[in-house]
Amino acid sequence: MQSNDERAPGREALTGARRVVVKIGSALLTDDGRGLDEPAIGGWVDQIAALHARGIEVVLVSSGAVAAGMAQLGWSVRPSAVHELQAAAAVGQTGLAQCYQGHFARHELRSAQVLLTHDDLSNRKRYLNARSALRTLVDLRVIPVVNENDTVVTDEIRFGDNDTLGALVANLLEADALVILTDQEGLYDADPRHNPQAALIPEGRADDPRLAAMAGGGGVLGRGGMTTKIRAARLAARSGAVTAIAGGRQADVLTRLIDGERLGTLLRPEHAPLAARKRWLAGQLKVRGTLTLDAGAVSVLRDRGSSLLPVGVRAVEGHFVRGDMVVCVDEQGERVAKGLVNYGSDAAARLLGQPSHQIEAILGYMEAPELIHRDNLVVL
Ligand SMILES: Nc1ncnc2c1ncn2[C@@H]1O[C@H](COP(=O)(O)OP(=O)(O)O)[C@@H](O)[C@H]1O
Ligand SMILES: N[C@@H](CCC(=O)OP(=O)(O)O)C(=O)O
Repeated sequence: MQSNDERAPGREALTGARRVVVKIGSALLTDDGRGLDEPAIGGWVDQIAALHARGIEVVLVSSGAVAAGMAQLGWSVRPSAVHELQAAAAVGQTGLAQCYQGHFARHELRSAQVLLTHDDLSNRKRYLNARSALRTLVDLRVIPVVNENDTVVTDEIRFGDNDTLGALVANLLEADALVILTDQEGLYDADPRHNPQAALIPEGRADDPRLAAMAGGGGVLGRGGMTTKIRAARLAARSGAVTAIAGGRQADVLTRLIDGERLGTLLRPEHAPLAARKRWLAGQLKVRGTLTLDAGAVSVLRDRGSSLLPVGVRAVEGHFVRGDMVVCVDEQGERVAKGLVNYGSDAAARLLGQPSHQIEAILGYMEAPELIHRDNLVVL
């Protein structure tokens, strides 16, 4: 571990990170395409466990299902037919999940398999469901191990590369950082596989248009190369996350990055994290309804940045479902905030003025104690 003095400037976003999405790509996870590199996986799990022990929440996005399945099926060439890729992923995903589970168990940690599709993240309702399931796992101190649900996706709707999935998970959980581990030490000014003179770029802005020109495609095992990693950094920046791209084979790479060491490439968001996230939220969705708040609710939202509880809501207008954007107004009709609502309009109408501990008794279920969580709320 380095002393504070040795920490590289501009790396505070990593040293202060409380929630980190770590993406490990196919190029690293597979032993040159021959199944999973289990000892290497054990090494990353040790580092994640060390971060976890420091109180940092880690969500892992791991590739490797197709490669592991190919090895188990005795296929030496990656198939191009979607149904064969799906079959390989179905076989390999169980081995991948077991491998992580075994290594996390050495640290007395639990891991959970989360397989997502594009729809889970683009449909508002499913987005909120995926979000609350992942949050619950994180709150339970479980390490979610996320991958694309390759077995059920078709070509048209697949992420294809896990860099994009990692960035969307970082958005979903408002992570502070996305760490992309790959087989190169970071982003170079040209593809080092083809240009031995290529130089490492230590830092940059995620939205710098010059980056895309430097990035090439992926290797035989990986999918997107640096092109998708830069796009992922741009996506992650929308919700304020910083992205680090680093070589996964370097000793203790994760813990060293979080200690502020100048490894790999750091791509920063244009705006400060919270501001970026709120902008992203504010620009996101169409408003479907209106909640009228009492004076107390207006003042806690404005002055304390609190969540909106049903007890402070006097009226509901419009037809909306869980996950829709609604506008909150005061009793004079003045706009106060916008946010993603946890209950549909019918349920919300039944909860007006009620304390949160009554939600379950009134509705027969409880999605969340708040009508709008403060992370999903933008004060106007
Ligand atoms: N400018 C660049 N800097 C670094 N690597 C690059 C660049 N352009 C293309 N690449 C290639 O991207 C590959 C990593 O991406 P990929 O194969 O998709 O791996 P992963 O499975 O980790 O996502 C590297 O092996 C490298 O050859
Ligand atoms: N979902 C796929 C991984 C896709 C993939 O290879 O992505 P990447 O590691 O970003 O190049 C699998 O588990 O095989």
